[in-house]
Amino acid sequence: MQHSLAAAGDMAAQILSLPPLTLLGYAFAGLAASAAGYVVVYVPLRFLYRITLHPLAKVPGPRWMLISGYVSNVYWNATGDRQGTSLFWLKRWHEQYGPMVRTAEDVVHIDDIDAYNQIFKVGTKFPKTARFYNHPSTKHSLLDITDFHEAHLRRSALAPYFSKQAVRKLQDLIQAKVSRFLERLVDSGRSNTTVNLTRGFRCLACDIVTGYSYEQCFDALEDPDFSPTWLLAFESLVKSTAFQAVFPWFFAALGWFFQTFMSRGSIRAISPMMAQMLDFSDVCRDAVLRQKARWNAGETEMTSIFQQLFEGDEKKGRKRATDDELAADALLTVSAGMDTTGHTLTLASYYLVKNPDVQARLLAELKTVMPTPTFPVTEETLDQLPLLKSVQQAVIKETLRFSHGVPGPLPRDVPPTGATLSGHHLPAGTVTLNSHYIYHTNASVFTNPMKWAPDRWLVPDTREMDRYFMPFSRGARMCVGMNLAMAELTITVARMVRRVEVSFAEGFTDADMEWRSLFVAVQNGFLTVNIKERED
Ligand code: HEM
Repeated sequence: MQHSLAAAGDMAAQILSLPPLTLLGYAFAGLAASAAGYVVVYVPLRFLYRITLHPLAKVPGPRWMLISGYVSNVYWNATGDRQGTSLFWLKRWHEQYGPMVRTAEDVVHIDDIDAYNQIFKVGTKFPKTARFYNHPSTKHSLLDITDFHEAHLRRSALAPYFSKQAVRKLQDLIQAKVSRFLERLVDSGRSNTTVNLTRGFRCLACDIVTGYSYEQCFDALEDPDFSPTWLLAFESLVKSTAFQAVFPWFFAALGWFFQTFMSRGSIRAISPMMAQMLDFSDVCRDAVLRQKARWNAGETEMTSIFQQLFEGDEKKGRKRATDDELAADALLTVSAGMDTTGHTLTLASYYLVKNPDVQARLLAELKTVMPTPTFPVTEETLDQLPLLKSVQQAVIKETLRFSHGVPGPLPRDVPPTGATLSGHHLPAGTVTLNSHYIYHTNASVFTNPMKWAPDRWLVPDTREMDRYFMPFSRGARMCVGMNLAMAELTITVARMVRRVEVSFAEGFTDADMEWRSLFVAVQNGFLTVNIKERED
């Protein structure tokens, strides 16, 4: 032992006595040999293992995706024109390979409604995948929580404020914001100005959710072009999500560096968009912390969806939320509620203009409950339109099927017991992906699935389609804001169709409405329109 230690010491001394340039040469040669060894020996052997002895070896799929997670993901979904298009490839791969497709060493994508229901049922054992959800921009928020118990505690504190009854109590706020939005549209008609409806709807959804969540409406609807700077920052941030999903550590490190070492002024000089996004996060944070201070001062009459989180609940084992958690949930509710609802309203308007026959039938139906264009209709009245005949309800359902607010894929981990899905045994830790887009466009359930056709819902039996219809997801982690979203969609579509005529602006093309999946659906362009007020 002593002998070999002495020999190693001699060798180290000999190496250190070499001239520095020779040492550097050896170091480079060593690195190059390791890199070559990695590419020529390790990667091929690993690939061979992945397609032969790996527990998922029998799951079919394009084998080139298994060469390297980074190369396939970057090439596949994060760069160039392919960014956000993996869903469309996946649809083709399912046609080729069947209900389960292996897309990476430990990742499978599923197109099997029974498997979906097993993964997304209430009481599921499949948690959210931490490496996908632990994202710098949603850190500390509900969306980020992967532990079931912790998520349940947080959700149960928020959920009462989003129940159907709670949202009904909120109708005055929704109606007031929709009225303001329609006034802006009518004004644009009078002054012959083109409107960016995509952004208009985002502003509307933002004002409703901020007005409700923390009593501080952001007054986005007052921006002359529906383009407040933070909204533009938001749009840029969303576009970077594909890249962020592949290099989360890079964005986490960048965010930490910016926040820790740089003043907001310096960040603004390097990236005005990032500074605006941080400003916006601060506004959300300030709003919720101001409410918390009022609550702590005994002002318990206020309305805040965060009330239960201000206090904690010893009986349930829920701790008082930290300021970071409150700020993160404040930002989450705006971001989750703005883009998804805005996108659905945009597509509803687009398809109604493209399908004047459906719009005429909808208008006729609305006239039965809204005798004048400004008649104050309620959500209750609209919900009571006869289900089998209601064009309004069919339009909203079909647009939700087709708008894919969150198209997928949504990742969930196989629990420690392993699982058998679609005839394959999946070991613990396998990441399962499911995409609403794939279910919503299943050709054996939805005839002519790529056609927007509200009439498909006006048949006596919609049970099979309903089984495949999950715009708000299902189970323990389904959308918290579903009732709020449905109220916004129902009231806005009805009042807008009754009040104004919409036509496409010059320069608008169908290509503007094509979309890619960057967690939320992001369209290539904007819906720009001209407005005319209806006379009767
Ligand atoms: C048409 C509109 C909307 C659609 C299609 C939609 C869809 C969804 C979907 C599919 C999820 C699950 C995401 C996942 O598992 O990763 C989700 C989650 C969520 N949604 Fe919505 N959403 C909409 C509107 C809203 C609104 C208005 C709010 C308002 C607060 C909201 C708040 C949330 C929150 C907080 C979550 C996270 C729930 C959790 O992680 O447990 N959403 N939404």
